[in-house]
Amino acid sequence: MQRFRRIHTELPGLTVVERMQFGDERGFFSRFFCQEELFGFGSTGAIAQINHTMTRTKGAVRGLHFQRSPHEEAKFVSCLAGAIFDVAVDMRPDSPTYLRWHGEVLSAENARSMMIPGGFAHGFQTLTENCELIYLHDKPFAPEAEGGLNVLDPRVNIAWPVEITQMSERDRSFAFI
Ligand SMILES: Cc1cn([C@H]2C[C@H](O)[C@@H](COP(=O)(O)OP(=O)(O)O[C@H]3O[C@H](C)C(=O)[C@H](O)[C@H]3O)O2)c(=O)[nH]c1=O
Repeated sequence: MQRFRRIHTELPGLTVVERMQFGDERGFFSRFFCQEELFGFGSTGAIAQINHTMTRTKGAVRGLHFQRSPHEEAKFVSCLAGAIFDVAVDMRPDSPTYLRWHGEVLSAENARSMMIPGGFAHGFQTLTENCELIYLHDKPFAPEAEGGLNVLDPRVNIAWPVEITQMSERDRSFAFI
């Protein structure tokens, strides 16, 4: 029985995963994550921490964040309430798609997650109010290794879908490449 549908993207290693829902008159059952089944999808399978964020305002942007080597982390990002435009930027200097970005709508309705390998910066914009995200990280948080990419960096040129209404001062302060 297929529990996940793997959707390749144009960035090597970056995968969208659709979580299949098995419905009945009560609602549905869905496997949220599976080390065995997702290992081949770019996940190391390890879960070092699980984070939960709530973003109340539509148009808010969080990111773009990454952890530097040797703390680069894979993230399995899901939106369980509302809808977001999720973005991953290839930060691997030797990659043929270095600084290219991929955007994907993740929502409670479409049951899609983004499997983001280490070496990518991650951020998102809310498309509705009250968006809740769950992140599975395969490495522990390493604040000393945290890096950031400015969401408006012209070198990356991300097409954010709606007007940006809210950002943290920290995110605003990231230098352009
Ligand atoms: C990432 C992280 C943060 N924190 C602490 C550090 C700060 O005191 C506080 C908020 O962190 P931050 O401002 O980085 O939260 P966001 O701006 O929502 O960033 C997150 O959203 C973007 C889109 C991401 O991809 C990152 O995974 C994550 O950093 O939580 C922790 O204690 N553990 C953690 O793993």
